[in-house]
Amino acid sequence: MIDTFDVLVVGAGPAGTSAALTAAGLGARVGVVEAGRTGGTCVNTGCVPTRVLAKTARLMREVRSAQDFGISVTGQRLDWDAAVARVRSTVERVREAKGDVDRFADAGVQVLTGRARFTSPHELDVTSGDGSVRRVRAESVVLCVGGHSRRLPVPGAELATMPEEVLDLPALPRRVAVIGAGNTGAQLVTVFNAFGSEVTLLEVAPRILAQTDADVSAHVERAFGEQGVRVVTSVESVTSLERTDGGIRLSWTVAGVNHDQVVDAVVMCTGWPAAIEDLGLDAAGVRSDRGRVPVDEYLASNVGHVYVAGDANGVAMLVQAARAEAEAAARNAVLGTTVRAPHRLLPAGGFTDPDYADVGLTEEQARERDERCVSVLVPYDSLERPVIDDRTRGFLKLVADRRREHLLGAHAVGENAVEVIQAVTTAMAAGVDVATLAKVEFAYPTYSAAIGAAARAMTTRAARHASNLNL
Ligand SMILES: Cc1cc2nc3c(=O)[nH]c(=O)nc-3n(C[C@H](O)[C@H](O)[C@H](O)COP(=O)(O)OP(=O)(O)OC[C@H]3O[C@@H](n4cnc5c(N)ncnc54)[C@H](O)[C@@H]3O)c2cc1C
Ligand SMILES: NC(=O)c1ccc[n+]([C@@H]2O[C@H](COP(=O)([O-])OP(=O)(O)OC[C@H]3O[C@@H](n4cnc5c(N)ncnc54)[C@H](O)[C@@H]3O)[C@@H](O)[C@H]2O)c1
Repeated sequence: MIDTFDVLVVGAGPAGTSAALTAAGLGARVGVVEAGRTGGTCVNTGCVPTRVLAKTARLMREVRSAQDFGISVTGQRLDWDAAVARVRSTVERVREAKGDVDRFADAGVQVLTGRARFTSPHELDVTSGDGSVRRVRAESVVLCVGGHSRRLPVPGAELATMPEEVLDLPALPRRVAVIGAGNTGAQLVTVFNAFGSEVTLLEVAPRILAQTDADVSAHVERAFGEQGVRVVTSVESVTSLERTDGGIRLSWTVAGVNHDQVVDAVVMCTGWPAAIEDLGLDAAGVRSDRGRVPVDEYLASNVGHVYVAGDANGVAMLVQAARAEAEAAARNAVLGTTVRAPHRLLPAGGFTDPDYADVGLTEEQARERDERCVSVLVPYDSLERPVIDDRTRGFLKLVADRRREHLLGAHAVGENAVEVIQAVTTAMAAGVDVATLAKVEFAYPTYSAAIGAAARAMTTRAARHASNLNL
């Protein structure tokens, strides 16, 4: 017998959970298929574990600087096994707090455990761990299958540790190379650096965090250098990994010159293609392109009743985006295709040392649209709170239109950068203009005071091009 659903959601990460609960809330008969654990990459192997590691790294740094505040601390040492155990137990606590399985049950969503694969446009086989296969049929399908890390196709790549496997390292590597300076790589650099590893970072792009505003990227890169991280950008290619007596020899080229270094672990953070290899997309006629399933403005694939939300469509690849897209896709699947993909403003950030975050246009993007747009940058060392906390590294940069009325983007580096940017995002979402923002009272002494200072500087025409400032 074939189980039949109005909406079948494939994947129960942030996107799948939102899609399934939204569709069920609209009265649809909903099934959700999950091959692994509910919560997806985010809870089990991505954001949550990385955030716990970032917290551990922060504690290491805090303890190191405690002396400056008159607290004597002796014998600081990271216990890798205890740190890993803490990460794993936190993942379980987060899973418990979220209670996804209960939420599905309460909403009447049927959970099917196994791996889904299309056999035709409306039918999928769900293969469970014991090999048993169950066929399901659905009017609409919402693909929320997320992605996975990408192993570079180079000799010896099997020696690398992928980001999802970092916790499986038997011990803290004394020397570690991180390949790829996107959000994942940058955060792992900070974690290993704080833990005391010798870290080398390799990146093909001319700068780290290449998607962020250039000032943000330069600031974090400089901080990494000062913390003893060897940062190598404009890498032409990573050529091989080879087991040696002393560890793993990692080889790469820059400007035609060969380089190598022996390390204890190589972590490959070199991209995040959609998990679509075994999904049988051909059987449904769904097209994929360069490791993702392209969607239209309504989150539909080229096959009208198959929607794609979250990392799998390659649009934004963030939890908040996945949830918002999934809600829209589920509404379209149940009520007919009427809701456009959201993402007018998408704040995001990373928990490195220093933290970084952004929302809206980078200054480069804004200047491409209008060379006369205005930017103002408030360095953290000009504000009381960062001085009080001895966290003066960083800045907030606001970018506005040439009339200094509307905010186009905001970029921050430093303590609480993500929260500061979230506050700016709220103002932008509410349509608050620069003049109004300049009049807002900010509690004293706070990091978000940087927002008021930047807005006031903008209204007093003190705005300068950020590149004129010595960051
Ligand atoms: C190390 C790391 C740190 C991150 N930190 C952050 C952060 O701080 N903030 C942030 O916003 N984002 C972060 N991200 C990104 C975030 O994890 C993703 O954007 C988010 O998880 C995407 O949600 P999703 O539901 O699309 O996919 P996923 O969370 O990947 O969920 C997909 C689910 O689908 C299941 N699945 C796949 N194929 C099938 C199939 N054929 N059948 C059945 N089930 C299937 C998988 O088992 C998985 O559970 C991080 C990512 C990584 C790797
Ligand atoms: N805090 C967060 O919000 C957070 C944290 C982690 C990941 N994420 C999201 O998850 C997704 C995956 O992130 P990611 O960092 O794993 O991947 P990514 O694709 O964002 O970054 C991969 C990096 O590897 C580099 N690279 C690729 N091939 C290389 C090579 N051969 N040698 C050296 N460098 C190479 C790329 O230039 C790029 O900078 C992203 O969309 C990201 O935004 C978000």
